Amino acid sequence: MTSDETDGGGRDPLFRYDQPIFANEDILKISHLPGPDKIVGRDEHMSKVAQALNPAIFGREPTHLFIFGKTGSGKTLSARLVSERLQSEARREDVNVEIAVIDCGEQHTEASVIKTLASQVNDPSKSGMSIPERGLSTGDYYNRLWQVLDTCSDVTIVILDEIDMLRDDEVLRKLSRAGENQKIVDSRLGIIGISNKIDYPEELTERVKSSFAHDELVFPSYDANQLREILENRKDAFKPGVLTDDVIPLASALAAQEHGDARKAIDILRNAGRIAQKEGADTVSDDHVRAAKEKSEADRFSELLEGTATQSKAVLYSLVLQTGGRKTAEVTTNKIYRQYLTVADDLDMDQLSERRVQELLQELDFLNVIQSEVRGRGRGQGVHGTHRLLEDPDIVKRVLLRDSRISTLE
Ligand SMILES: Nc1ncnc2c1ncn2[C@@H]1O[C@H](COP(=O)(O)OP(=O)(O)OP(=O)(O)O)[C@@H](O)[C@H]1O
Repeated sequence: MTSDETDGGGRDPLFRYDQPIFANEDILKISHLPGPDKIVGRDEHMSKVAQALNPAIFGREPTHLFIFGKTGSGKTLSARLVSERLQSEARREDVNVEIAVIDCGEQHTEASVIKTLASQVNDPSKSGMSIPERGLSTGDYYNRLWQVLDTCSDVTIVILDEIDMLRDDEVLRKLSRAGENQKIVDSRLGIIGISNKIDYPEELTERVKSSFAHDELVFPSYDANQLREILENRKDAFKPGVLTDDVIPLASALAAQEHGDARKAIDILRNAGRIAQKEGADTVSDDHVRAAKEKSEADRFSELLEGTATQSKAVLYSLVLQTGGRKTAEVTTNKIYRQYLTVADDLDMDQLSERRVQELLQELDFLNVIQSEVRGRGRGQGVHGTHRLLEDPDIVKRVLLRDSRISTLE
């Protein structure tokens, strides 16, 4: 590098050192754990979680718990915070509480849940054991887990996030019965299952239903005022004076319009700051907030669609075309199928049968990309189904056009 390419302080001008917008952007990360005084509207719920976990302070088995509620209603946050507070209380009683957080969206098989749990709790200096990444049978992973639990903790709190994504609920039965079946003798286990699906317990197999005694807790969504307070509490992420007056009220109002999702509200605020920063602006304005809302919706939607096959995207594209730009429009399977035949033809793709298209629609419904209702003859009898988008058609279209093949339709 020549001296011309560096500024007076020897810094490379290719990079930016001034940060006019953010003071500490990490505060707006979803994984950031706010302090107990910055949690809004969850006192009652947190105290119910605490009640269930309370026996752990004395080394006894906690009550297992299911927490339900829509996305961004503070389920994971409350479960983690209460568990951490329990951990420090228990320490005063000389009881060692370990906490494991498992994302069942990623670890959805029995073996991967057990392996992840064992490695999160394991302290090789106490157990004298390692948990290998691969190579053991599920039974062997269980054996190591029981030893780890008995040697490394008095009580383990297992938080199973997105529990409805588990492929097999056998793991729930085995974990919840570990003490009773003498798999663990010196320690106890408490399970907190978290899900967006309130009817999840109905999906459990009969074996688990009858054996897994638990309490249930429902978290309501936030209203605009609560979202506003949640965002106000994270204002320190920005430099003083950077946020114009309308920014927080607008970001919270936009997030409240959907279903009061704190994750969305925080995302919008963070993206608004980033867009302002990219533009080289000194302040964040309501225009930045609106642009951020569109961006965060498109990002989230694109995540939902990640890994979806082009045929599914073609089916979804057909639904978008049939809505005529209206999010609330309900379209029959039959209309989607007729549109799909043209789309598949334009894309030079194989044309799937109507039955297969119906199955793809069901998958999209399962992924919460669309909402399907089957009238008359019951599920699987596609012709009577109607389907609608859960996201703005423009956004869905924009995300679909990111697929190189679908983009040829423009
Ligand atoms: N009451 C609250 N006060 C402050 N921040 C909150 C509150 N509730 C949620 N948040 C923040 O919103 C984000 C999403 O919350 P959390 O992950 O707990 O939601 P969730 O209900 O578990 O959602 P999901 O089902 O999508 O996992 C996190 O960054 C969290 O810190």
